[in-house]
Amino acid sequence: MVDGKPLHEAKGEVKYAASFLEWFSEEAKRINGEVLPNIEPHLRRFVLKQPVGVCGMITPWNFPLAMITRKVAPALAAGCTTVIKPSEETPLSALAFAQLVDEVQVPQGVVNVITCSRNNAELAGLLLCTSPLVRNISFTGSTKVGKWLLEKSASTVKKVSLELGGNAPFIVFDSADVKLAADKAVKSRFRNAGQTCICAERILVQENVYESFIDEFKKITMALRVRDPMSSECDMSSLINEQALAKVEDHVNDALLNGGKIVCGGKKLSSNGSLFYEPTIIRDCTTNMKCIAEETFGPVAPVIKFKTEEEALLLANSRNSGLSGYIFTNNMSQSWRVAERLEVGMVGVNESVITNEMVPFGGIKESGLGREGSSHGIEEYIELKLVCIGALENK
Ligand SMILES: NC(=O)c1ccc[n+]([C@@H]2O[C@H](COP(=O)([O-])OP(=O)(O)OC[C@H]3O[C@@H](n4cnc5c(N)ncnc54)[C@H](O)[C@@H]3O)[C@@H](O)[C@H]2O)c1
Ligand SMILES: O=CCCC(=O)O
Repeated sequence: MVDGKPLHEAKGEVKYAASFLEWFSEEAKRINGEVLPNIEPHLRRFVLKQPVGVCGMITPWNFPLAMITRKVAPALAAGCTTVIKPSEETPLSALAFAQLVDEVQVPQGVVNVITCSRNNAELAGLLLCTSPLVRNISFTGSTKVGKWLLEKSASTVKKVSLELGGNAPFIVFDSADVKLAADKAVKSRFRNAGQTCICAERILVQENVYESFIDEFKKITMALRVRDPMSSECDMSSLINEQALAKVEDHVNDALLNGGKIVCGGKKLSSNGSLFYEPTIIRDCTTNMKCIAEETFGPVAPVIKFKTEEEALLLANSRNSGLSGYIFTNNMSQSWRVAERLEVGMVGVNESVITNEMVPFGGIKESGLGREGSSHGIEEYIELKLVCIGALENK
């Protein structure tokens, strides 16, 4: 038995990664400048869109290819060059990408990859942030490291894009289709063994559907096949490393000490390999628990009961993070009201699989700065320049 992402999810990620290259190669044709209205006869004003320059890119292990192409593709489309520092956990995906870049004859020096150990990551980050040659830092990873990079980039006043941690609320209202909500909760929470930044991290359920939702959620969760990632029958596999496993165990133990009750799972799967943890649901959770207050980033779904819409919004918006949020309701007014009031960058209504290359991906509050993907993703790599032409003769 090996550890790793399920093979079918990894293949899906390769397609996802390629979709950014295709999308931004098309967007490159639409980087239009502007001609401003002519209000003074002797003057003309234009806005040029120019590449920012060299871009430093630091990426995580959970989507080791797609998080690279979501940055590199718009940067190249805008005319920038790139230096990529991939995660020490997954350098080979970055090197495979570099090999493909060579094969398609991207000019030497346009896409560069530097690998290093975790011990040297800080030094690599510091060099990228403080070098006056680098004009943009684009980071995807934890909020703690993102804040550090933002601070270091201040010395050279760089453009900084940050895609940081989330703690997504997944809200099930009384009017929801409970079976649909449970199915989407499983798809979101246990994707990549819970190691996805937009995973449902906190499941908030209104009191009248609390028991029926938990029954459905348990049924679908228990049917997940936790197997060897190379098997075509694998729905969920392992965590990334020992620290990730220790964090999951700590969050589960803390929830149980504070009154949470295990619905299913709750243990390391020793027979399956060292980094496997059972898909776990914990009910009767409260806001003082670590699994609610922090991003667990593992296969643990804490469920909280709420009474009113106002209470759900207070709970959902109580964290400093604001990446994604999900609402399950059949009340159209409620879906608009809550979508507008959720403090996040992305909302799914009766849906939890919300991303592709066409959508603006990103968070608010401490979940980040800027957007990736979509027609907006290219803006991080472009500078606007005003050109004003004077002394024109009007005959
Ligand atoms: N918002 C998003 O788009 C998004 C996407 C994926 C992951 N994430 C977040 O990423 C986190 C998981 O990824 P991770 O564990 O790889 O995050 P991490 O912050 O530990 O590491 C991310 C990258 O930063 C590097 N790094 C670590 N310390 C550094 C330093 N001091 N200077 C420069 N580089 C440094 C690492 O080597 C790695 O390449 C989660 O919090 C998750 O929510 C966010
Ligand atoms: O973990 C972050 C990426 C997830 C996604 O793009 O759907």
